[in-house]
Parts: sequence; structure tokens; C-alpha cells
Amino acid sequence: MSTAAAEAPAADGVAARARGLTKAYGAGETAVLALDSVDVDIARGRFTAVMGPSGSGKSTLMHCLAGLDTVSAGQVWLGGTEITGLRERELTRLRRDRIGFMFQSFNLIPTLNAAENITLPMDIAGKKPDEKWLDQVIDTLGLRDRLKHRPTQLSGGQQQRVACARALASRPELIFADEPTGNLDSRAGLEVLGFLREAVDQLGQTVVMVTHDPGAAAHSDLVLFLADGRIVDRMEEPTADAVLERMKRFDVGRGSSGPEED
Ligand SMILES: Nc1ncnc2c1ncn2[C@@H]1O[C@H](COP(=O)(O)OP(=O)(O)OP(=O)(O)O)[C@@H](O)[C@H]1O
Repeated sequence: MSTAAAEAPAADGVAARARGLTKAYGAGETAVLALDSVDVDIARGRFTAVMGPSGSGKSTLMHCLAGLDTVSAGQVWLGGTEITGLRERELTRLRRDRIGFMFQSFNLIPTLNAAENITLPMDIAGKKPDEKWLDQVIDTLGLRDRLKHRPTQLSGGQQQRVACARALASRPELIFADEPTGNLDSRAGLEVLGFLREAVDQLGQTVVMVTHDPGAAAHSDLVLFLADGRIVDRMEEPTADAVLERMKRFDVGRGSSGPEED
């Protein structure tokens, strides 16, 4: 624990924080500035969506906040711990203990059944699941009667629910979801969004979700809009229509934060 050394340690209500977060890929003339000095606080116990045009830096932001990618400049905290500057070993442990991931490809192991997939990260870490919590997660996600099924015996929506349960199983401080509804039909997508919402409302989790879908973003409490590697706007209590309207302004501005109207 070295919070004393951190300049802006995350406050209690902040699950993740970035200051001056900059990420450049490549060097010289071909360098791409994926994130340009981003300051952001991810509020604990809330559902935050990240939107923006393709290439605006959404995935890079998520990867840097989760310690999956190194930063070029700036600082990132997870809870009270500054992760920029941590060694890979410490980072790996921190990610394992504090973060749950949901990616578009569910990354389920085909030879394991649903129950085994759900507890796999904890089994690898040699940690015993909190059975009461696990039961609550499984029931909340409606997976009780699917636990013995292998991924191929489950629908896309059920597979995504297993991925969701796996992300929740260790009761992580923070869940990062990258396009979690991207591969699903609209009904299954809605289910997953409902479960993420419940994870926040009923289980007290913190969720950060990257999405292209205004309807998906409408399930969040707050939308952060990225353009050209910067957070250019935010919307509390979003509706699908309001998000769609805001996204249209990016199309008009093509790769910028949109026309300067006001
Ligand atoms: N490994 C990499 N090497 C080089 N450039 C990269 C790399 N990863 C991302 N980029 C560039 O960084 C910028 C931001 O990429 P990022 O994937 O974060 O955007 P995004 O908003 O998530 O895009 P999309 O919506 O298309 O998934 C893009 O210009 C991309 O080409």
C-alpha cells in the first residue's frame, strides 16, 4: 500500500481514476495518439458507458484503466492503488483480485461446464469462492439449471451470462465489459444489460462498458463520450434517443467532437 506517495489518491467513491492519461502507439511520423491526456473518475457502485466513433480510444482507455496496457504518460489508480509503475507481477495479482472482465468473445473454455468456467479464474488463483455470493450471482443470472452444461450446449445469451457470472464470481471492485452485447441478438443483449444493471443495483458492483449501441448505453447511469482520444462530453441518466442524437454530431464532425453549436 503506497497511497501516501500518490498525488491524487482515489477517493472512497472512486473505483478507478486517471490523470493526464496518454497513450501513443508507434513512434515518429506514424505515431498514433490513442489517448490524449485523459482525466476521468469512475464512480464506485455506478454503471458507466464509454462511447465514441471508431478509433476514438474507447478500448485503449478501458485497457489502460484495467492495467492491461501500459501508458505513455499520466497516472492511473484502481481504488487507492496507483497502478502506473507497478511491476507486471503485482499488476497481474491486482487485476486478478480486483477486476472482472467481459469481452465480446466470451472466452469460455469449451471442455469445462458452466460452473467450472465461472470459478476458473478463482481456481487458477487458488482462491475459494464465497459460496453465498456465488449462489446469489448464479441465481441473479438465472444460471442455476445450466451449471452442468458445456458452452456449446448453451445459447449465445446463456454463454454471455456465464461470462458475466465469471466476471462477478470473485466479487471484483470493478467490472470492465468491452462490447458485451456485440455478438448477441437483441433479446439476449437486453438480458445481459439487465444483468449488468442488476449487478450494480442489487450486488453493488461497479461496471464500465464500452459500446457502440445507444440502446445499450441507455442502461448505464453515465455515458462518457470519447473523440480523438479525449473525453469530449458526458451524459447523466442517458436515454437511447439522447445518446443517438449526440452520436450523430460525431458523424457530422467526422472524427472530431462534432460541430461547435453552442
Ligand atoms: N496495438 C496498436 N498499435 C497501433 N495502433 C493502435 C493499437 N491499438 C489501437 N491503436 C490505434 O489507437 C486508436 C484508438 O484505438 P481504440 O481501439 O482504442 O479505439 P476504439 O474507440 O475502441 O475503436 P473501435 O470502436 O473501432 O473499437 C486507433 O487509431 C487505433 O488504430
